[in-house]
Amino acid sequence: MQETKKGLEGIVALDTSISFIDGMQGILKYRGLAIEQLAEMSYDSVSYLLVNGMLPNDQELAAYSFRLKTERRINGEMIDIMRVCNYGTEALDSLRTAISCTAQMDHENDNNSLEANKNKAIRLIAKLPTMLAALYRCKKGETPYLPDDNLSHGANFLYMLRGEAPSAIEAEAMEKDFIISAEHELNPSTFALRITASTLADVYSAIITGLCTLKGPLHGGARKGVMEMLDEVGNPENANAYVLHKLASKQKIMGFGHRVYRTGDPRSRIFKEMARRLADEKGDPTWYEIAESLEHAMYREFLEMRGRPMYPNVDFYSGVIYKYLDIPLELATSVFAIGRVSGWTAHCFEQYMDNRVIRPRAHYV
Ligand SMILES: CC(=O)SCCNC(=O)CCNC(=O)[C@H](O)C(C)(C)COP(=O)(O)OP(=O)(O)OC[C@H]1O[C@@H](n2cnc3c(N)ncnc32)[C@H](O)[C@@H]1OP(=O)(O)O
Ligand SMILES: O=C([O-])CC(=O)C(=O)O
Repeated sequence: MQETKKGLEGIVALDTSISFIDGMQGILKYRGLAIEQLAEMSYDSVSYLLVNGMLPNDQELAAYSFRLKTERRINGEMIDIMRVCNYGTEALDSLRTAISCTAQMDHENDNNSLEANKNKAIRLIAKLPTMLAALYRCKKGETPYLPDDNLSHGANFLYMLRGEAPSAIEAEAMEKDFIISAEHELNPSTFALRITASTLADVYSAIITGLCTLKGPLHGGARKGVMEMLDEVGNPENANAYVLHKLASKQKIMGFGHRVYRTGDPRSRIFKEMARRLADEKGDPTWYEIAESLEHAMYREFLEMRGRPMYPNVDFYSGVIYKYLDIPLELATSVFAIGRVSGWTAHCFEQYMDNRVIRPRAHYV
């Protein structure tokens, strides 16, 4: 039998046309389009691209956005369920229950045709922000806000959390966050859900697999870890000591490192610029300055100790943006999922279209 590769490092498991990563040059493309270009589009366009394989023309985009807006609403039964969900420190624990309930209420749940599955993708993409905002409001004992059809995907989510429309720059930041978080090849959650899909389980089951895998602090949960770290560091002057202590005690620093990117994560560069603009606009440089000091300290100290630098990943400056957007800590991982759900559904469809059950071997010791 072949040699075991711990963590499946470097193993190529399947062919995909959904995204491309060059880890040496720091390149990421969704369906052939560079992440820098995608970041300037709307989330609706990018989600259409991921789910349908090509960018929409104006008419297709208008029809797709209209359907998403129509599907944003959740019914009273769902809200009753949400009132009893009562998550603790991680809203994702309730979000996965809400998705399970949506599946049971979906008359197409057991229909695995491409048409029915695309309908489910639209429902999931549209309803996830509403469900998360409603869970948050219910947890506080308050009535959920109805979605606002005049607002974009990102702006509407912030509106449903706060009850007031966000500023233009906040709406832009949320929209960019959803776009840049939408897809990343065979990351752990996507790989996990492709295994579920490969057994021909339904889309909702696959998405819940992905969601549960995203939760861990070494994957999507790192965003929440970054927000906690910013609070703990508290001041740019404390960044170096924080990094030195963590490295000396062999603890991971959240928001740094990546299995694939070796020279930096291109998404982090876009998020850093967005975080800087938010800091300027809000006249509050604190979170940005702490983050930049952590980035510099990590680069320097890791290089000194290990002979190679360490770069921030997608979660680092996204966590900074969440601080500026006042995203509650317990919602951070689920907000990541709102963006990622487009990529997840695209991977489900790709798996179903050319399926063979994913079943590797283990080396018995
Ligand atoms: C959306 C996302 O999933 S992006 C990733 C989000 N996760 C995080 O930010 C958590 C912190 N980072 C990590 O845990 C890792 O860098 C991962 C999980 C992202 C990648 O893991 P791997 O490819 O397995 O790298 P691995 O953990 O083997 O790292 C290699 C070495 O660098 C060290 N290292 C890697 N990341 C970090 C970090 N963030 N802080 C401190 N040391 C680190 C490891 O301890 C390891 O040291 P060792 O050789 O002494 O064991
Ligand atoms: O690709 C990975 O391993 C993790 C990641 O960056 C993501 O899921 O966006």
